[in-house]
Amino acid sequence: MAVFTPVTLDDLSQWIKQFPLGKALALKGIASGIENSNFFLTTERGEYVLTIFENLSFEQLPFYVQLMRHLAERGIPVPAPVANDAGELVVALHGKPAAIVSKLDGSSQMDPQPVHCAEVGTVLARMHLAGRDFPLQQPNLRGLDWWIETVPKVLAYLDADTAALLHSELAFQRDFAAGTTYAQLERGPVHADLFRNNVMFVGERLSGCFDFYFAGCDTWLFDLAVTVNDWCIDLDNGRLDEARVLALTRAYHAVRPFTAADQAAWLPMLRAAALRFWLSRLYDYYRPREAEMLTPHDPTHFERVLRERIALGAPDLTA
Ligand SMILES: Nc1ncnc2c1ncn2[C@@H]1O[C@H](COP(=O)(O)OP(=O)(O)OP(=O)(O)O)[C@@H](O)[C@H]1O
Ligand SMILES: N[C@@H](CCO)C(=O)O
Repeated sequence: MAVFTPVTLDDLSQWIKQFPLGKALALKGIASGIENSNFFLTTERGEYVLTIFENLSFEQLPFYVQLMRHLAERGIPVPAPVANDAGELVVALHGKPAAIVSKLDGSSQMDPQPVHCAEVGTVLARMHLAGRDFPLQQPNLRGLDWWIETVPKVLAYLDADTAALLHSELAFQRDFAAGTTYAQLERGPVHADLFRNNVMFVGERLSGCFDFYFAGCDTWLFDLAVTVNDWCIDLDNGRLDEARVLALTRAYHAVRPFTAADQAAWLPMLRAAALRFWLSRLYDYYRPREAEMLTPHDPTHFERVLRERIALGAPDLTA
């Protein structure tokens, strides 16, 4: 169950009048999702998704919804937010921030093949290029500063060997981020959570990317590493599948060619992406928020991914 704030059609009958969408005809809560309350909304103008933000404030939301609008206007397949008559994209509903966005066609591809990974690589590179002239700035709120702040909060729950790995990886990432290779990486707005469950496919065609609520400004290569660490990994052992890695990275490279710095930073960034999700999952597992209603994701998966990368390295980016 993932509707934290119940809404009825009746509640919407007046509220919807501020949008150019006609009358609300049907509303259906969406069961998946752990961050927000989501509904499929049918209006006289078509199909939309209504989201009520449970954890993000009015001040935090412009970056995400404006980024979605910016990308949608440039032809990237992402949900397009609908503005109300006052031009606002985020409007209060039951006292919480809410937004209406276009509904994407398709469904998630949870068993991706190289053909799907190539689609993801192409769209991710197009998204990075399309974000270059996005004017708003917000750091990746799950980046290095958050890791430094969060590692001490989870260490006490871990055995000595696991705590040592977390410590040493954080030290490695701090050093790497302070170095010249890292400084040369291109950066801009990135999705930062482009997992299988945040992408829609119609057959073998990618029809949309959604869930931009971990987006922020970071290196493009970190975003690619987050994506590869989910799309190109065997979930039972954490190993990279070479055919999928090649399909995704070659397709990305064809749109946004890799630099020498990207090649030098690839393994550290794959490790950084594994650390980021290992740490957030540890945090959610050991320090659950009060409102959390669903079972947290398994942290040990990304610990395995990190150990694999440290032990085995990574395939060459332009092989
Ligand atoms: N624009 C959209 N078009 C079509 N379906 C959507 C759209 N946005 C969300 N959904 C559907 O709603 C579900 C939940 O959305 P989403 O993943 O954004 O929620 P969330 O609460 O942020 O969850 P989580 O952080 O766990 O991924 C998705 O799995 C998808 O099926
Ligand atoms: N993709 C994240 C969940 C937050 O969207 C994870 O798998 O831990």
